[in-house]
Amino acid sequence: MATPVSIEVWNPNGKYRVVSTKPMPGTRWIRLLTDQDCRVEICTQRKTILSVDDILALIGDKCDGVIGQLTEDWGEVLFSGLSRAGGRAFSNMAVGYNNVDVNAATKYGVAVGNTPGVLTETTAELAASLSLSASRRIVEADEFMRAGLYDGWLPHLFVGNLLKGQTVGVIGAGRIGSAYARMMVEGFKMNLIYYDLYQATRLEKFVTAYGEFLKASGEAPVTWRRASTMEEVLREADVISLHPVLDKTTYHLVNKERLSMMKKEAILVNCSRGPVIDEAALVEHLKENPMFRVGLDVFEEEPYMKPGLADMKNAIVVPHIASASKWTREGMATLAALNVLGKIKGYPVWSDPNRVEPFLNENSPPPAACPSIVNAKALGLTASKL
Ligand SMILES: NC(=O)c1ccc[n+]([C@@H]2O[C@H](COP(=O)([O-])OP(=O)(O)OC[C@H]3O[C@@H](n4cnc5c(N)ncnc54)[C@H](O)[C@@H]3O)[C@@H](O)[C@H]2O)c1
Ligand SMILES: O=C(O)[C@H](O)CO
Repeated sequence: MATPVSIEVWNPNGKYRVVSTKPMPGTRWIRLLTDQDCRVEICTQRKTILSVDDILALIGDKCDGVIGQLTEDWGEVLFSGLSRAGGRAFSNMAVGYNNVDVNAATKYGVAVGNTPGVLTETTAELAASLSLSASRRIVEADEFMRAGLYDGWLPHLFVGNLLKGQTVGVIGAGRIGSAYARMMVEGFKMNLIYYDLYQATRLEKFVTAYGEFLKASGEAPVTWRRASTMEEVLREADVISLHPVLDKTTYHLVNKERLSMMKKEAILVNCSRGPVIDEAALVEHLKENPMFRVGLDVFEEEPYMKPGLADMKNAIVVPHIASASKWTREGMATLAALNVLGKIKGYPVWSDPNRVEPFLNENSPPPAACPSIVNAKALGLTASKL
């Protein structure tokens, strides 16, 4: 059993004990908690992924709330441990919460917070960056240059794909998927095809209006289409970006059979969760189709990559950094802290988790509400009237 040893303590005499399993960016989140009578304990142990035992040791005998990370396994054991310690508040410092057993949390009366909205544009920007890097082979070209292999301009050197006029496909057109779609449509004049369980009405209106603007300016208008199956997107799009939640319905959504439906020169981007793609099948597909390219921020068994992936020139791989802008990470820390604080204080739940700006304004106190609690209904928590 590994026991965390190094802890940083803020406001030691605070009434409520709040534990953060990791140091988080910025200091506002600490101040917001200590100003409200919380003793904040931050685990500073040099171990990237804490085990369930590590976290149980952190929770101890008395703990009012925990801020945790997406790398941790928040299930029955941890929620019963937190509940025994008197805690009823937990927040992931992430919008995705596939690492959390929400039913177990609800069973023990623990509220589960997440951090939507503050990372939408940042994550979409990384998906756009991977799309561009893959289409213009930027990483390969950079390696070539640094290796001293460039000996002059050549007509065939690192020829890639033009995005303008091609079709971008989005699977999961929620907050991030829609933001990415807007960037690619507006920035590169791509046509859109998307698949989601729900209609992305605002996105459709945006593309329609932009298409009309282009037409009025004498340019070819952009178009959109909501596909009735995911396969339509895979067959038709030139660049496909995955943005669904990870659950039973999206596990291995992109598998061997579906990869084979995609265009030979297509680009696939994943900034959602690794298991949405069957990564072993992807490695085989990359080997057999050298013109097919991928940009991956997430992996099936993080922090590992499936054998062979790191050797593929047609793959760009980055270490789960899609939300890694300073503003966003500080905002995520703030939202996670306020979820925990709000539950401890008995505040109501914010009515619209997509409109979190009032919590992020450094110049005014945040609303007395929990920004986003995913099991609010199941726990019968009151909604804020603010
Ligand atoms: N790589 C990163 O650092 C990073 C950063 C932020 C979010 N994420 C991931 O992105 C996910 C999406 O975040 P969001 O804020 O856009 O969430 P969201 O809830 O706004 O969007 C998710 C969309 O997926 C759709 N969906 C669900 N099941 C589907 C299915 N079977 N087929 C197609 N669509 C389906 C939903 O209807 C919804 O529109 C998060 O859950 C998280 O896992 C990753
Ligand atoms: O779900 C999330 O928020 C990401 O994976 C980390 O930003």
